[in-house]
Amino acid sequence: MRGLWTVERVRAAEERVMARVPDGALMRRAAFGAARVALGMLTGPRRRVGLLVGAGGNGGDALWAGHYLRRRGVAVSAVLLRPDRAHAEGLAAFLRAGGRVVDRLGEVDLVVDGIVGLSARGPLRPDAAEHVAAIDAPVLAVDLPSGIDPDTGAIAGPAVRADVTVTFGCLKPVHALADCGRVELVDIGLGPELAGPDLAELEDAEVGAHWPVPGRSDDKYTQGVTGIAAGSATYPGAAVLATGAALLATSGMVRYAGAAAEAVRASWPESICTGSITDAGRVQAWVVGPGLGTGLSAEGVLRAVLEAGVPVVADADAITMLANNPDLWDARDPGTPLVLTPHDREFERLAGPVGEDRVAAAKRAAARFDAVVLLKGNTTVLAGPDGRVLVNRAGGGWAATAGSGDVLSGLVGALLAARLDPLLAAACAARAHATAADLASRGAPIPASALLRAVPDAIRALRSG
Ligand SMILES: NC(=O)C1=CN([C@@H]2O[C@H](COP(=O)(O)OP(=O)(O)OC[C@H]3O[C@@H](n4cnc5c(N)ncnc54)[C@H](O)[C@@H]3O)[C@@H](O)[C@H]2O)[C@@H](O)CC1
Ligand SMILES: Nc1ncnc2c1ncn2[C@@H]1O[C@H](COP(=O)(O)OP(=O)(O)O)[C@@H](O)[C@H]1O
Ligand SMILES: [K+]
Repeated sequence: MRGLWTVERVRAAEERVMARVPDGALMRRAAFGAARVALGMLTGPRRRVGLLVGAGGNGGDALWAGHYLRRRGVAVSAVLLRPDRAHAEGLAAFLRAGGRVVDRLGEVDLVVDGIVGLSARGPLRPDAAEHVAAIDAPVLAVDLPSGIDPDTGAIAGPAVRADVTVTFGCLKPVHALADCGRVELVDIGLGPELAGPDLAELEDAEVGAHWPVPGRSDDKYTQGVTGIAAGSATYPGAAVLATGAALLATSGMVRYAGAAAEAVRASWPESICTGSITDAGRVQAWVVGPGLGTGLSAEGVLRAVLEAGVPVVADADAITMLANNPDLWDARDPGTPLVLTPHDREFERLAGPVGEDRVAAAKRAAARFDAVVLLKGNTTVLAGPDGRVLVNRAGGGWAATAGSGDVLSGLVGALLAARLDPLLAAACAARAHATAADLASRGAPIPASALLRAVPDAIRALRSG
């Protein structure tokens, strides 16, 4: 797992390290690492670097990095956004090494963004935004791209667009929640001072290791049977996609119950299809909601699933029904895991606007509903009712296509039926989904059915990762 720590936690760890190292040592280590990353980005024949330097430690890092770059023969100029408040030692070292202070960036081969770091509040101020708008070179952001909130990844106005971000000590939430380009981590000795992270990302290999595969002694029942209560006469496709995803995610068996039985049977002859949930037989987890509708009979299905005493993934129309008719919560068997998989609009119906702090929103809803909340997006946020938070970053935006959520719900359901911890099940499913989207796309738009077909390749890639 790759941990991410909030600003408050980073500051506390930094303070403890600073108390036992010489003044400025931490910053010089950070800046030395930043200079090394900058050198790696200067691949052409010309080596001119421009620094954008703000008022605090972030600008100090940039100036010290400028100092080290000068020592390697790089031409470095700096725009001081607050000349009166520029980091004094950093500026002295920069000037000593032959760095130049200029009014504008001019023609450079690399820009180092040292405008603002962990103290960032809100978008770039207008003067900084003006210099950033004029950038015409690759950008290395120091700690984080200026203008993005370090803890929430929110971008409320002008912000730096970084090709590479070099950060220090540990990753911060912004590095998973916003686009920071490639992220390079420089060790400044915070490790021993950092307890458990605030958020985490699973590594591919961990997802692969958790993925349930049949053992020699398994049969079709021992691996967990997934039930799909989705689709309708109007939306049979949702049932076909969710059932297919469950079939491809794990071995064993998938039961489909609902009005799209004929379409599901035609696409997936191996599924056990019935027209009604009452005839479905036993399952170890239910997926409910995609394409189901929100009428009275759909409510009856949702009630039956919630009462069944097995883990449930509630998606799409199931979320809308729970939002519109809170009495439905009473049907829920307390103590059985529930995974809610809203996109932003569904989240809003259920728990109010997501707002800028997606992690806080997901955590709040997870606690309120005693459920795992999987909040969809390019970065998917997953919060458990116990306060754990995982994030999953998708590579591209290829999964932003109608029906891809139906695939995701089938994947989560299959992993729940295989008895994975619910938060882990949701996170592994999100990773396989995003991986399948990238594999299927290879640079071209894809429909959800192509994403679905790439699920086995995604699982193979994760299991060999
Ligand atoms: N404390 C240390 O010893 C270390 C600090 N480090 C660096 O220091 C940074 C933190 O430094 P500081 O806490 O001094 O503060 P920053 O450098 O993050 O911010 C400086 C000032 O920028 C201004 N500012 C805030 N939001 C802004 C916005 N949206 N647009 C423009 N200006 C804005 C504020 O006046 C703020 O005080 C870290 O991000 C890291 O780069 C690293 O060198 C590691 C060691
Ligand atoms: N910009 C994006 N980048 C990557 N993944 C995305 C993006 N937008 C949506 N997704 C993913 O695609 C899926 C879409 O689900 P959803 O909105 O429910 O679609 P539908 O209801 O049409 O099936 C989710 O898994 C979500 O995380
Ligand atoms: K920065």
